[in-house]
Order: sequence, then C-alpha cells, then structure tokens
Amino acid sequence: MISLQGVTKYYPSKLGNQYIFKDLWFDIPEGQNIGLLGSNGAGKSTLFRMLAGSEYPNRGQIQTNLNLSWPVALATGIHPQMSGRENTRFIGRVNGVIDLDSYEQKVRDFSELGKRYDLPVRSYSSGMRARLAFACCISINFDIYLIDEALSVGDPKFKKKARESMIEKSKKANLIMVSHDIDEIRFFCDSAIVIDKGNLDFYNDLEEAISVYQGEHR
Ligand SMILES: Nc1ncnc2c1ncn2[C@@H]1O[C@H](COP(=O)(O)OP(=O)(O)OP(=O)(O)O)[C@@H](O)[C@H]1O
Repeated sequence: MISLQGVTKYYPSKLGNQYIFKDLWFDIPEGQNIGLLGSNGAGKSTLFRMLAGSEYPNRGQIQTNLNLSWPVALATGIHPQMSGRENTRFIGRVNGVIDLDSYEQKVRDFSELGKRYDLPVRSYSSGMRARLAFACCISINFDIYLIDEALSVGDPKFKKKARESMIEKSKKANLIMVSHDIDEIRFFCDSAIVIDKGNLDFYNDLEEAISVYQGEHR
C-alpha cells in the first residue's frame, strides 16, 4: 500500500501559492494496475514526482513499503556530461543494483544506442535520451512502475518494444499509469484513480472511472 498522509503540495507563484493538494489522506491499493485519470493541470505528474520521491510535499508524508520506480522514460537523473554507460552504472548504484555488469548489459541491449552508449548524453537526440532513460528504469526490478505517457517514447520500432516490455513487467509487478490515451489505460489497467480539484477517488471498476472522468470533460 502507498499511503498519502495529510499531503499538501503547492507551488509559489506571482498570484500566491498555487495549491495542487491540500491535506490529502488517501491509500493507493496494492496488487492492481491503476490508471491515473485527470484533466490537464489536475496534478497527475506532481503526484508522480512525489510518489517517486523526486519532489516532496510541502506538508504531510507519503509512506510505503513498496519499491517504486521513478517515472519511466523521464530523463531526470541522467547527466548530460556522462556517457550512457556511466549514467547506467551511476543509476544502478543509486538504486542498489548489485550486479552492475549485467545491468549495464541489459540497458545497452535494450536502448540500442550502439557505439553512442560510450558518448556523452549531451550528444544524444531527445529520443535517444528517452530510450536510455526507459532502458535504465525497465532493467531494474521495481514493485511498481510509474508510467507517465512513457509508451510514446522513441520511434515506432522502439515504441513497440517499450510496450512489449511493459506487458512483460505487468505480469510480475504493478503499474500506475498516466495516459490521455484511454485505450492504453484500458489495455494495461484494471482500476483507476480520478484526480479532480485536489481530490483523489479510487474506482475498482475501470469503466466507471472512465465514465466519471469523461463526464467531467463533456
Ligand atoms: N514546477 C512547477 N512550478 C510551478 N507550478 C507547477 C510546477 N509543476 C506543476 N505546476 C502546476 O501544478 C499544476 C499541476 O500540474 P501537473 O503537471 O501535475 O498536472 P497534470 O495533471 O500532470 O497535467 P497534464 O495532463 O497537462 O500533464 C498545474 O497547474 C501546473 O501549472
């Protein structure tokens, strides 16, 4: 279970603090593939960043006994001055990977960067960076993968591969997925959370969640 305990999150702005969540108490159930539905600006990516630990709530805390990925394919934590290989080993170490050689091999094979794997990431195209980030994430065994529009990474061939790898992962681990593509949510998820005006509602029945979400958008 992932437990949000009195989570308040705001961003300061010229108009004053802009609150995304105010004293939010919510338990995200375990053992399900969950779609996160909400309109633009509802707070999906903000919630993801807090779940991944890359941003903190201003107040409250998030507690979990599960090992959560960072948002798959997000190139945060990738250092432009370092090569793909150096980034891989660094990310592996930070995430407690024990067999760094085999991790490096997996990432190199999956990202298909060829000789560029040893060049600094600053020389990569954005698609190549995203492929490295995706490969680094997918090659670690997490309990839950956070997927933020991640399956649109790379060219059509890589997209297909990324999708197939997520299908494989979803057999052993769980996913929390943000996508504006409802068919993608239907394919991967069995339940959903609808975010609206700082509130989170969990629906065991995915179709019910989709109709609530789409109802908000008519
Ligand atoms: N770093 C930031 N600084 C200031 N405001 C931010 C920051 N990040 C997000 N916001 C604001 O927080 C709100 C929620 O943004 P967020 O990106 O989490 O929404 P989202 O649901 O993921 O939207 P989308 O569907 O458009 O990706 C928005 O109003 C956004 O402008």
